[in-house]
Amino acid sequence: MAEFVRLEVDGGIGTIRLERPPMNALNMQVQEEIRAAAAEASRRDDVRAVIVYGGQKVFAAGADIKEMATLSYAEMAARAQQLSSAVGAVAEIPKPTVAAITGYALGGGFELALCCDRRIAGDNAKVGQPEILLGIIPGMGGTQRLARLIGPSKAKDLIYTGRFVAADEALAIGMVDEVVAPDDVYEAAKRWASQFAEGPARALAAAKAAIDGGLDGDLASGLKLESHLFAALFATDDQAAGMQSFIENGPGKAKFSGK
Ligand SMILES: CCCCCCCCCCCCC[C@H](O)CC(=O)SCCNC(=O)CCNC(=O)[C@H](O)C(C)(C)COP(=O)(O)OP(=O)(O)OC[C@H]1O[C@@H](n2cnc3c(N)ncnc32)[C@H](O)[C@@H]1OP(=O)(O)O
Repeated sequence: MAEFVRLEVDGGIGTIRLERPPMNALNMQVQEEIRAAAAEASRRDDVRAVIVYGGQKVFAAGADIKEMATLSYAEMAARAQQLSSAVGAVAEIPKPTVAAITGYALGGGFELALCCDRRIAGDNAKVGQPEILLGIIPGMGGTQRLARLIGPSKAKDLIYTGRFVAADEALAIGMVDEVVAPDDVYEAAKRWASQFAEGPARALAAAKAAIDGGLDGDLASGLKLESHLFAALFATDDQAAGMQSFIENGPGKAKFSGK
């Protein structure tokens, strides 16, 4: 039974809810529970979009520094290849995902948010990768995902300095996609996610796979991946239903089964 992370499902939306007061520090147990919740969200057909949420006060203040301080080089090196895989499981969810950021999203906390397709923050949120202030660097994918999101120059500024970024600057440089009143963060995430709750699940998964899968290759391989995924959708019920609905009823009237 998970102690700090649960998946709450309602109306086609799965919320991965972190609750480890006071700052949702991501110790090893929390990281493993995130991995399990992400796997469940991926598996369940009644989950068509996912919100990652830390509650009204804080998203997550990073990996648990008190736990990390006890670890030796040997222990950390033995797990080096797995460090980013727990939060990375969120990036592997084949459904639209959104981080609902309240308060702080720092270090591993922002690295968790980087694993989502979208980031919505309260206007009092503060985000960043302050690992350098601890004598380390981001170790849950932040050096890779942040540089791909905002460009290597801005990523270097934030990772070299470890500075916290206020919501307005985070929006301006692309760390977050939307800024709302703190009390509206979760509702804004639900508004975004609910667009997909009755969408063509197989096509949404294909779109995510094509975009994410094409990011690191050359154009030719990305186009090949896209073509493969595009063609495969012509074996789905939703493609038949979507096109038949257009012919019979005009645009935007299709009802999708997700199959
Ligand atoms: C067996 C082998 C296992 C090997 C594998 C192990 C895997 C683990 C590592 C995986 C890789 C991690 C990679 C990641 O990139 C690294 C990080 O995330 S490093 C952490 C980055 N985050 C930070 O540096 C933020 C630290 N916190 C702060 O700066 C401040 O707390 C704050 C968030 C600005 C809030 O400040 P305040 O409002 O003043 O509140 P307090 O500071 O008093 O905090 C309240 C309370 O919470 C505790 N706390 C806060 N953040 C953390 C944290 N990250 N870890 C642990 N505890 C935290 C703080 O100590 C206070 O506790 P209290 O004093 O009340 O007991």
